[in-house]
Amino acid sequence: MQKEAKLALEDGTILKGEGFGYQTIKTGEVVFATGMTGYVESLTDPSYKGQILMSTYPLQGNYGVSKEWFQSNGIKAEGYVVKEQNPYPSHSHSENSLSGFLEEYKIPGISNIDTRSLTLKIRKYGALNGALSTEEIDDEELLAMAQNQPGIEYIDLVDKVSVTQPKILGEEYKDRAVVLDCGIKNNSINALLRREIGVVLLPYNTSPQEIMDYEPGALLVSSGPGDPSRVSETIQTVQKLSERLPIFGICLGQQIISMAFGAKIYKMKFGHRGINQPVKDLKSGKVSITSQNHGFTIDHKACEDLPINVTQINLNDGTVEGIEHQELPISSVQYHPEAGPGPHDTDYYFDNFVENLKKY
Ligand SMILES: NC(=O)CC[C@H](N)C(=O)O
Repeated sequence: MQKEAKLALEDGTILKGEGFGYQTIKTGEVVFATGMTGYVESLTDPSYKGQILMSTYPLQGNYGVSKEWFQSNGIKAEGYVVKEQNPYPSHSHSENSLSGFLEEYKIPGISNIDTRSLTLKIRKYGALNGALSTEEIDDEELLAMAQNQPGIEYIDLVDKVSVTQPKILGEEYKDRAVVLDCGIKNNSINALLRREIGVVLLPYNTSPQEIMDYEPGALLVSSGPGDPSRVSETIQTVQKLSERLPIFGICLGQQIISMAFGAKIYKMKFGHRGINQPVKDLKSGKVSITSQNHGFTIDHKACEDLPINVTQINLNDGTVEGIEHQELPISSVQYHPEAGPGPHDTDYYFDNFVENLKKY
């Protein structure tokens, strides 16, 4: 028999369900993702640090858990909310159940939640802070935890997921990129290694000089959690290196790069999280289906007098999905070309990166 679990939301809602995973209490911004699959990749994506993830698709856990699908060294989301979790997974590579996986990384899960109605609430009122408990706790106490936590824009999260020491991968390759690690996903690193590009993974706050000391052919600013305004050092580093290296960015990386050129960022009502977000490239007219996970975005209107052009937009809501510098070899995307989870339509982004790196 499962133990009762509760999810309290800052607006006063308390939802009761069944606990799975680890017995503990965690707080975070409650966000929804629409992917039918990909829970291992999403839960281990460092961009979910500080957030309680909820799946809109009602049944998760069917194919279990394999380390092959991890995007970092463990679960980074603060909790997981589902309608139903399958305790009896079936997959030839599976090493664990969803519940066992959450237990291993000390993360609480709650099932039997009407995730579709909670999604409608979030779509109406915006992402809400929440507290998830798989322990015994009074409703009032849990509610106070949901209400007393600061909004995600007031928390430093990148320092909790970035490497603290340089890490070199693919040393045997002659070409090398520096990646500023704000919370990179394994698939992004693998996309470069697959193209025979060595990767120097550096902490997000590495100085421009130290980056140049590695003699990279290009710089990639990674995806990562939280509000880009919290990583002003990284924004300044991009400013300082903009005329010295080709610079590419993914998701948080795009927000950081655009801020380096004066763009404004705002928090979206409930963000884009899913694996079927349509993105149109404004030059070619081509539409790609993309993997996304972000809650902040670039203010398109405020880009007009800046030295950057908007190159891609989201076809659902018209928000900015890609930018490039008007003169320098600098470009970025808001979505995840590395996929994991999601479609590989935009894998070509890494080919552009390598082409620029080799030219430099
Ligand atoms: N995946 C990401 O890099 C997310 C970027 C940023 N934390 C956001 O929510 O917008």
